[in-house]
Order: sequence, then C-alpha cells, then structure tokens
Amino acid sequence: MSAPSGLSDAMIEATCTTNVPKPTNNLTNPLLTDLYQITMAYAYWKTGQHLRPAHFELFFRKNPFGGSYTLFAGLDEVLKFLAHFRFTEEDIHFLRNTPQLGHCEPAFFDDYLSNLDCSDVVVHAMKEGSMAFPRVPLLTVTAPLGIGNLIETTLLTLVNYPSLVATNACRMVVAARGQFWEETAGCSPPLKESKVSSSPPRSSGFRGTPRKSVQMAEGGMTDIRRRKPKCVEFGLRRAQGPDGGFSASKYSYLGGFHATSNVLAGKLLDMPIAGTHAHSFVQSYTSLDLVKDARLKRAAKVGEEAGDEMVVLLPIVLKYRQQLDYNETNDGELAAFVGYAVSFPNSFLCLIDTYDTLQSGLRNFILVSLALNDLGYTPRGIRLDSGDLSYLSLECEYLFHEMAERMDRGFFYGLDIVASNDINENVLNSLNKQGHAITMFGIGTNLVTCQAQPALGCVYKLVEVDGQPRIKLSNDMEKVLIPGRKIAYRLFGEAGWPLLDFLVCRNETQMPSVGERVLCRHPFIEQKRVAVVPARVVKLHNLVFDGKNGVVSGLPSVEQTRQFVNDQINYTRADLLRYINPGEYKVSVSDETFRFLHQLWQKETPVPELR
Ligand SMILES: Nc1ncnc2c1ncn2[C@@H]1O[C@H](COP(=O)(O)OP(=O)(O)OP(=O)(O)O)[C@@H](O)[C@H]1O
Ligand SMILES: O=P(O)(O)OC[C@H]1O[C@H](OP(=O)(O)OP(=O)(O)O)[C@H](O)[C@@H]1O
Ligand SMILES: O=C(O)c1cccnc1
Ligand SMILES: [Mg+2]
Repeated sequence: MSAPSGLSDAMIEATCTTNVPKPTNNLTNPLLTDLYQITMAYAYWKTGQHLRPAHFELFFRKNPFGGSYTLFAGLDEVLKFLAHFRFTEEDIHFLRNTPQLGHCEPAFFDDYLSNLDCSDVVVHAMKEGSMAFPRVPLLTVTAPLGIGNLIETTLLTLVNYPSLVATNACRMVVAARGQFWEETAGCSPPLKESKVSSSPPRSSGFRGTPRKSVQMAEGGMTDIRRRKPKCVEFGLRRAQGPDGGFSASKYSYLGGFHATSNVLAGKLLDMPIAGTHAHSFVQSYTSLDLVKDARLKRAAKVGEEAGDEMVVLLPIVLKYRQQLDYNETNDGELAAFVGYAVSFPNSFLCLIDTYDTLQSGLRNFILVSLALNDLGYTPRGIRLDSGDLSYLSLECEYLFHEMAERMDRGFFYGLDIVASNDINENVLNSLNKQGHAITMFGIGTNLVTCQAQPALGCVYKLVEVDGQPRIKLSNDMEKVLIPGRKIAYRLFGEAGWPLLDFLVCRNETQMPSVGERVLCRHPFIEQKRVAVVPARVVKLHNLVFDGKNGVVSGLPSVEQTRQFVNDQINYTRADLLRYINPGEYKVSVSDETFRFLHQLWQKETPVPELR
C-alpha cells in the first residue's frame, strides 16, 4: 500500500503489511542506486510513461571462473529490500537538493517519489541456491516502468556478489573433495581389520598416493580411510569491508563451506563458527616459566563428574619430552601449547609452523597431546599455515600414525590436519594430484575476494513493455536479448539428471510436458537443435513477491538453502563440475521462440547500404 506523503519513518514502518525483516545491511535502501535510475524515473514521470506495464529479467551471460554453472544467491535480501522500499523524508530532501535534479518539478518528489513503494511490483524467481545457467532469468520483475526501472541497480548489487561468492565457495568445496576422496568418502577414523600385517612403511609416502595401510597399536592392520576434507571460511580480514566480509561468510556457507571464523555471522545467521589460534599467540610465550603452574582438571569419565583435583600439566609434558627425546624443540612454543591446552582441553588444535613445523611445532604438539590425553582429553589436531602443504601434511600424518602405535594412543588417528595460507582452487586441485593428509582447509583471501574472477556480470533488462516484446541488439551475439516474457523449464532425463533448460515465450500454446518430444533450439545458431523427451519437467520460477501481499515465498533459512545446494551438486553430471574444460549445459528455446526472436531481430535491424 502506498503511504501518504510526509509520513515519518516510524509511521511508514507501522503501515508495512508484511513481517519481513529489514535488509541485513541498512545501506540497502532506495538511494543505494545509480543516479541515472532517478533521472530516468523523472523522464518517465515527466512524459507520463512511468505507469506503463513493463517486464524485466535479471540474468547473466557467462558463468564465472570458466565454469559451467552459477549458484543463484541473494534473493532473501532482494525480498527484504522490496518489502521495505520507501524513500524517507530525508532521502527526498536530499534528492530535491541534488544539482542534477534541481530543475525537476516539485510534484515528482511530492507526489511520485514520496508515495512510491513496491505495491505494484511482482517478482518471480528461481529458488535461492539454484544452479543457474546463462540467459535463464534468475528473477523477473513485472512492474510499472518507473519503479521497475528504479530498482535495477540495487537488485543487481544484491544478487551479483552473493551469487559469485557462493559459486566460488561451491567450486572450492568440490575441489577440496577431489576425485580421490570420493572413494573413501565419509570413513573416519581408520577401520581396523583383523589380519596382522607386515611393518608399516618407513617413509612418509611424500608426494606419493597415500599409503594404503599402517599397523595399529593393537597389532591389527588398518586401511587409511581419510575424511572428505571440509572448508572453513577465514576471509573477514581480507574482504571488501564489513558488508563484503559478512556476505562472504553467509554465502560461502550457503555454497557448502562448513563454518566461518566470523563471529557476527555466527550470531546473526545461527551458523557454525570455528577457529584455531594465530602465530602471535605462540610468539608471545617466551619461556616455560610462564606456564609452570598452569593446571586443569582431569576430564570426566562417561557418566561421572570431573573431579576437583587440579593437575599441573607441564611436568607431564616434560616427562614425555624426555621419553621421546624431543629436547630441542622451541620452549616458547611448547609453553604456548601448554597454555592453550589448559584453556581449551577439549578442542586442543595448535598452529605448528611458527618456528619449525616438523622439528618443533609438530613435536611440541605431540608432547602436549600425550599429557592432555593422560588426563582423559582427546586433542583435536594441528594447523599448517606455510610451506609445502602436501609434504608437511603427509609427514605429520605419518608421525601421528607412528605415535599411535608406539605410544598406544588411538586418538592420533583421528586428528584434524588443517591447512591455510593463500589457498585457492588451483592449489586444491594440485594438492589432490600430489596426495595430502589435510582434513580441513581454512580459506580466506581467494574465497572472499573471488580473486579468480572478481565480479559476476548479472544484468537487468527490459524485455516487454505495454505487452510488446522488446529486443536489444548487439554486434556481440552473446549480448542479443531474447525478447518477451518467458517461462523457464528444466527438463530432466530418465537417469534423473537435468538435460537442459528450456525457455518458452509466455503466450505460446505448447509447453513442455513429461513423455512428449520437444524440439529445443540454440537461440542463435540455426543448425544447433536437439529433441528431448523429458522424464521430468520443472518450472524454474515461482512467485516470490507480490506487491499486494508482500513476500509470498523465498525466505528459506541459510541452512535449508545450503542443503538444497548440496543436493543439486550431488545430482550434477560430473563433466559440469570438471575444473578443466567443463562440459557445457544447454540453454535452449522453443521453435516458436526461435522464429519470433529472429523475425524481431530482422525487423529492428536496418539493412545497411553499401555504395
Ligand atoms: N604442495 C603444494 N602444491 C601447490 N601449492 C602449494 C602447496 N603447498 C602450498 N602451496 C601454496 O603455495 C603458496 C605458498 O606461498 P608462499 O611461498 O608465499 O608461502 P610460504 O613461504 O609457504 O609461507 P609464508 O606465509 O610464511 O610466506 C600458497 O598459495 C600455498 O597455498
Ligand atoms: O591465506 P588466507 O586464505 O587469506 O587465509 C587466512 C590467513 O589469515 C591468517 O594469517 P594472515 O594471512 O593474517 O598472516 P600470515 O599469512 O602471516 O599467517 C591465517 O593464518 C591465514 O594465513
Ligand atoms: O581461526 C583461525 O585459524 C583463523 C581465522 C582467521 C584467519 N586465519 C585463521
Ligand atoms: Mg597469509
């Protein structure tokens, strides 16, 4: 409903008919737009065009990162924006005094902008988290020309980065899993077998495929079944400001990341947060004296309360240092690990590369882990933040397994090996090829800045006005607009995979249906066509916002969307997920749409004359 002009913000809030939350970032308001949207709105208003019925499509032309798919994200914030769209009195005051708008008639501000809301806007959209492909609208807007045009930039900014970073995250999660891990997915810790084996190999297996078996403490033979590595987002410090950081945390979780280090994201989105410690923590401990009295309780046994006795940890650590002859390790680092152990005995995970990863960090971690375990705790693992992550992770794993056997401690088999340091998709793929023992990747800079491609090219185009399809031509075929309001379908084959996306102009009589042969044409290349008999037909767009009733659907939780993303990825042809030369997913149009597009193209193009 349009609120009368001159209402205060509080009153406008009270007239809002929906319970939709406000946009997460309060910069998301009608002034978060390009000036030209407002100058065009004025021209539409001035010439009496602003109420003409129009239809817009928001889509991209090319998948990012050289890939074959894009995850659609950001719809939730689009809906919040539309539901709360109102210029405030201050906004109007600012616009009225903007030099470029100085000559505009007062009624434009007082009658039009002051009363403008989205009550005449209707939005259809793909489900948030959908795998999307070039040219298929992510969302469509049916609205009077004035308001439909005015929301372009904000909608684009609300969709472009979330979709880009969600896609980036998803690609990293797929790369982190790798082909190798598929065989052994989900099997952790190692499974014990009954046969007695030969001795474990002497070398760590550096750069080779992982050793297939090691001998466990009990003398049984076990396969090394590694876990599917998980990805944790560490990017806040490198992101494009607070909104970039927060959005990255949210949408990389949606794309399949396991957790974030961003505490605010944990609070506001109820998503898992995770973290280790930094080098500064290790650097700050200069001697063992600093922790000589550090103590903790023994862990409670199952069904029992923890006792009250406080045990000093350092003597136990030093006893193991003697026993294992690890006397040359760095004392300050050992002190830091003791300090961390008494503070977080149930989640003891140490950064081990401050001084020397293998000679000091790894050994110090083992010493403190043994002592902690004596008191009934299960240490969590280590983090590597420099050096050759393949080599170092395999060396660490090798020593852990050796310790499991030598010291008779099964927990060494279950330790996490976290790796960080400028990780990107290439590094992940390269690590898979080399072999590694990493169970978790901490990824920051390259994830949140989308270093491999810093922007997604979503556009927002007018495709129909007054019920008449509009075309936009270009020398670049990729940029030619498929005119008119279209209905988008995903056609599935018998095996359950999506075969292609299919666009049909709204006024066509024949829509695709299960079991019926349909001709699917490349929109521009006449010879490219395929006949499909779909086993399943899914309409891709649903009504999500109807100005009269507000948000109709489209606000699932991030958790639900994440699950939806995961389900789709698990049901995607392997060639589409391939890193190098991924397969191309077809986006086709109906025969009628093809003909109509090319007729209109001819009609709107003048015949050049050569003399
Ligand atoms: N085995 C590996 N294969 C491919 N890339 C790797 C491997 N190990 C590490 N990398 C990557 O190589 C790069 C190493 O960067 P760089 O040389 O700047 O770091 P470093 O010297 O190891 O550590 P520091 O941060 O202390 O400088 C990182 O991007 C890292 O992710
Ligand atoms: O490398 P990223 O993917 O961005 O992951 C986040 C990085 O942030 C932290 O250290 P920081 O980079 O601040 O310092 P460091 O490189 O000296 O460890 C952490 O140790 C990672 O290295
Ligand atoms: O918790 C961590 O280990 C962490 C968090 C942010 C950036 N780098 C590392
Ligand atoms: Mg760094």
